[in-house]
Amino acid sequence: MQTTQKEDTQKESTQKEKTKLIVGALHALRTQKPLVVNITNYVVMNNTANALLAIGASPIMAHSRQEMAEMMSFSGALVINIGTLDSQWVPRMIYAIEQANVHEKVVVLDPVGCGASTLRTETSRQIAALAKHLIIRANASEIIALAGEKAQSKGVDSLDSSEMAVDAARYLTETYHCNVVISGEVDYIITADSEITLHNGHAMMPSITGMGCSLSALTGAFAAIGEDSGLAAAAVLGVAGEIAAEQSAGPGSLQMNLLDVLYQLDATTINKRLKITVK
Ligand SMILES: Nc1ncnc2c1ncn2[C@@H]1O[C@H](COP(=O)(O)OP(=O)(O)OP(=O)(O)O)[C@@H](O)[C@H]1O
Ligand SMILES: Cc1ncsc1CCO
Ligand SMILES: [Mg+2]
Repeated sequence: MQTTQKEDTQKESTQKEKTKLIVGALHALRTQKPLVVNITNYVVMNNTANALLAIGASPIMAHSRQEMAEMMSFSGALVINIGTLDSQWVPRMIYAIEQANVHEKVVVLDPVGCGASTLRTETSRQIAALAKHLIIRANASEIIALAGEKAQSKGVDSLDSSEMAVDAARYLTETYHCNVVISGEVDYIITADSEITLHNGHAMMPSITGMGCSLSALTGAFAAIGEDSGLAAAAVLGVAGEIAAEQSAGPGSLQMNLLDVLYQLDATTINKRLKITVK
């Protein structure tokens, strides 16, 4: 589709505005150090907590129903990751979301492995329907499966490109009145009235388990300070991930370097590296 010069100028100025918003959100996050409550999977609890700490947020992994009402009264956001769900976890997740709703807190849903089993798909839909202020962050195959289409996945890994999930993500924004982040080689941030793509990141990133889970947790941290589109988290992790990967011989050092880069990330680096396109 051809665009006019006026439209191009408009897009460029929106891109600059969005970049400013991301830099401002990172500053606000580090100043406010929001508490992010995570009900997440056994695989990634440690790297998720470390990613939140490295960016400047305050993580707590909590699973007990008995403390969830209290937690939601003072937490900044709730991250629900269904990665290792079972029949005992699901009612606790549901209760936590009900409490998040009572306190008007944002819920980030990471529907890990949605489409791989009926339990995962149905639980993801139940959670999405329940959360009042919702952001869905998932890979393309999970987004496609959540929307009810046939996805190609291998367990928790996507075999679809993020572009293939854009229509499904649009459907999800309408159905669940939420914002959606599709992660992958290109990240898409889709809201009711906007579509943004980020071309950062590195092909080594999916070689570490839980990179997407960290993205969902960071999405919760930014939502806690009011940036609830998922854009700032995807931008920060994309830029940090590519810098860390450039310094790493493989996934082992990437995991370690990522925490250092997240910790050191500054406005100048974001301004220099960010590859953002507003549709
Ligand atoms: N091929 C790639 N090139 C560049 N960046 C990538 C690539 N694949 C993933 N990423 C980045 O890695 C991060 C995690 O996205 P990914 O889609 O791999 O999550 P995921 O499949 O949910 O991962 P997991 O379930 O293991 O946590 C995002 O920041 C994304 O931009
Ligand atoms: C590998 C794996 N299995 C369940 S959760 C998880 C972490 C990545 O999502
Ligand atoms: Mg995932």
